[in-house]
Amino acid sequence: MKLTSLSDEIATNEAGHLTIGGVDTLELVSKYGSPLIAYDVSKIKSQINHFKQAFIDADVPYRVTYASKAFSAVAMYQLVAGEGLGCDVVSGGELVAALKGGMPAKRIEFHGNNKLPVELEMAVDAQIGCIVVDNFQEIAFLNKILKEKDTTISVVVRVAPGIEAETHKYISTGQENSKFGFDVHSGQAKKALKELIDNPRMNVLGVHCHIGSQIFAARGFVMAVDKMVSLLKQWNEEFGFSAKLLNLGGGFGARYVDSDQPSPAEDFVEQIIAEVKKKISEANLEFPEIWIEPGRSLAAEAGTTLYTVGSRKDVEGVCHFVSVDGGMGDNIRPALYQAKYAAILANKPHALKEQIVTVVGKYCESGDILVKDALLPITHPGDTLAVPSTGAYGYTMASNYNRNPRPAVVFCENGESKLIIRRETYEDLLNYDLGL
Ligand SMILES: Cc1ncc(COP(=O)(O)O)c(C=O)c1O
Ligand SMILES: N[C@@H](CCCC[NH3+])C(=O)O
Repeated sequence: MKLTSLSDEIATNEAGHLTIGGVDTLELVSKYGSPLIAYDVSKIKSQINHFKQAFIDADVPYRVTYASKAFSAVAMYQLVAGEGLGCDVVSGGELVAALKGGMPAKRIEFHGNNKLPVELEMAVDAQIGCIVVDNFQEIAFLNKILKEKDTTISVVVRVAPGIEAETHKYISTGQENSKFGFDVHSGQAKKALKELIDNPRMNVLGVHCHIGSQIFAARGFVMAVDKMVSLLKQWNEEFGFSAKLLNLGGGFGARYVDSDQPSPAEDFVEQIIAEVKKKISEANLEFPEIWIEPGRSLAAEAGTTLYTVGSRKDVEGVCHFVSVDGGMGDNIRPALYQAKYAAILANKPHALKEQIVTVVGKYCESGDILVKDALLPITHPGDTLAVPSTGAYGYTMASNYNRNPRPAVVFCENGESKLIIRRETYEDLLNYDLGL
């Protein structure tokens, strides 16, 4: 089934303005300033429910863990914790934010290929749900910390299953030459498992893999299930190891432009469950809890960045540049991954679209392009330009390049808006700069 066009799905009000969560986007900009990242909270909740419901319908044990690198904000942790999800963190900073957002420590898992000793210590002190162990150095660091503190922790073994996800090479992580996880083929993963199960301070809950990000079809996950279950079978035969959980990571795709056609959340989950059921029963293993870690698929489509149009440059017969007051500092994805976005003129979304323009930011880089071929009505300075689907890996990858402050972020729902991250000020930017 082909998804409808994004521009057919936009919501507008009586004034003919684009709305987000029932709030007029022009009012948002006038109240909170520009650029502004506005989330439609109902979209986040609806995606969460689609993932959860598919597990509930299949009546299998599961956990949905939000990959918080997609959008790490105290309010977001509060929201997902309230919806019953866990979260994964990849740094001390994300851990602190998750705890501040009231995420129960036992629902937190810690990922990363180079967890610092101080971060491992924070995780142990908080007694989080599990540490997803990535390499031998980490096992050594963790062992030392556990000994010093005379305590224990639950762990999960991250393996690189040797699967190349069909996505951009920078966001593909399951292949053998990935920097993440223990390689299966060379026997590293088996050696790691042995070390962990022999360590009385580490309680091995199961295995984890993550094949990549922005994946549209379940095929790669089904292949990952096959590899992981065959690994579990070997480990069961060799070590009597029985996994309590099988974590298949995140990577479920989101829609940025019309040509993106990701499978719906429930399709991914249904196909994963069917394959786990089949393979686990063939291998005659105990049925594990199935964990998934969606990040982008929960946050991306819920977020829209609102910019104000400034200058323009027309090179007749070549191109038309429309500049906005943000750019690669709030959305690095086009420059980093050639990611594609759409643009909507929020003050008159239904006006005749008569020009193809290049929407560029205000940063001193020629690559600071937000939308390459945006079909828009004629724009004027002061117009509000909306770039949809910026809710994942936008704010979290933002920078202060050119000493531009990072934007504010609001949550919108049922016609109400709430500021959840305030705009940085020039004073904020000078906070750490001590001078001579
Ligand atoms: C281990 C792990 N889990 C989950 C995710 C979330 O991925 P996505 O945002 O594509 O769902 C990532 C990021 O790619 C990851 O590295
Ligand atoms: N930051 C990436 C995804 C990385 C996923 C994390 N392993 C993106 O914007 O698409």
